[in-house]
Amino acid sequence: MPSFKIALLKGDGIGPEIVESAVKVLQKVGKLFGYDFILEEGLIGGIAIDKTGEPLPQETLELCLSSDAVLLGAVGGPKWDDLPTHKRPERGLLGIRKALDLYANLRPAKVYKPLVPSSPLKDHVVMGTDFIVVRELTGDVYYGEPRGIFKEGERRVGINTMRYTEDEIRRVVKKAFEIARGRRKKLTSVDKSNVLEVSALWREIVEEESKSYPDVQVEHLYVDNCAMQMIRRPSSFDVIVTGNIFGDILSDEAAVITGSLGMLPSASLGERYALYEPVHGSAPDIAGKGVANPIATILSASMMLRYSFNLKEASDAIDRAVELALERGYRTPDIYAEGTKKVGTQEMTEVIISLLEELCERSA
Ligand SMILES: NC(=O)C1=CN([C@@H]2O[C@H](COP(=O)(O)OP(=O)(O)OC[C@H]3O[C@@H](n4cnc5c(N)ncnc54)[C@H](O)[C@@H]3O)[C@@H](O)[C@H]2O)C=CC1
Ligand SMILES: CC(C)CC(=O)C(=O)O
Ligand SMILES: [Mg+2]
Repeated sequence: MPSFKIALLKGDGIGPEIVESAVKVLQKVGKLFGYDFILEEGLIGGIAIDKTGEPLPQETLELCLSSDAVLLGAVGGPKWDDLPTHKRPERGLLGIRKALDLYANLRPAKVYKPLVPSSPLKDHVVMGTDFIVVRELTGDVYYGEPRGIFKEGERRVGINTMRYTEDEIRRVVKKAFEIARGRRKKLTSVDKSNVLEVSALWREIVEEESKSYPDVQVEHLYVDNCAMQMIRRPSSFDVIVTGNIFGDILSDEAAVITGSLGMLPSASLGERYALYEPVHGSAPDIAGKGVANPIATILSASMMLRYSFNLKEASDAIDRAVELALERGYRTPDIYAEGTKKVGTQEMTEVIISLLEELCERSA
């Protein structure tokens, strides 16, 4: 039986609840399709700080380096909000992304037909939306040096540095062109090149690389305009490529189009390693209440099967089971609309699992 080792980093807040849901789905898929998923847990984020004093313990890093893929929940929460930036749970996440060189973060935003009424936008605007944000993940202002809060005479000054080398830009831009080539062949590059030198270089590199992809249509948008066009004409986008901070912000905005942040999965890919996690954070406001939407994490596990293990059939089955659960009217509170069935995290997970069984019986 083919076997795959997965590092599970549940993290904080709703992290443990939603990773547990994805694990149940993986275990069912393993049984139905004949794969052995070996799951090993590691600490990251606030819980890691509490237990070891570090947001990314060496042991966790070693577990990830020795696994075939990583599945992560989310990190952070009010308990750790007063720590200095370099000691916060979020540093664990930045650390693992950097250590595994996960430079391309793929964040698909797809509107499921039954969820069209869950979006605050008009039906005809969101209908047919299916784009993917390719966010650079290991550079930009999240990592640039110098950074810190310094004293300038008597007053404090906060400094962060926006920085990209041309190689860092080129590798993620190439990745985005390749993805666009396999889709509808349209690439929107997002920057702020009217103000920032980093962005001027970004745009230059996109233009240079576009010569190798003459079949892909390229559009450049300033990030402020893109934020607006994304909710005005979301269905016109195919692949959006952008830097770390712009991609972080735009992908949360994309979630509104699809109905909820609880719907968006992601894959963080490097040349050698891969990590899968929902786009959302640890949602402390709903943690422990059993109401978190597990779909973003379940779909992240599906991306893991597709991108890391090449198990397309099993990944398709998960995606279809999620779609069917929505078609049959099951909704966690974040996507609830009148006339549908409100369920919690666990029930939504069980519904998806039983639909997986149903789909496999049907195709047997
Ligand atoms: N990848 C990660 O681990 C991330 C961690 N964070 C951290 O998470 C903490 C909370 O940050 P926020 O800004 O509140 O962002 P958040 O993404 O955790 O939550 C934003 C809003 O979306 C809702 N939400 C998020 N995921 C949901 C789900 N699966 N089902 C239903 N509703 C969901 C939350 O209840 C909240 O109202 C902070 O400590 C932040 O630093 C934030 C973003 C990403
Ligand atoms: C918590 C941050 C490090 C990251 C974030 O918001 C994200 O990756 O979406
Ligand atoms: Mg974010």
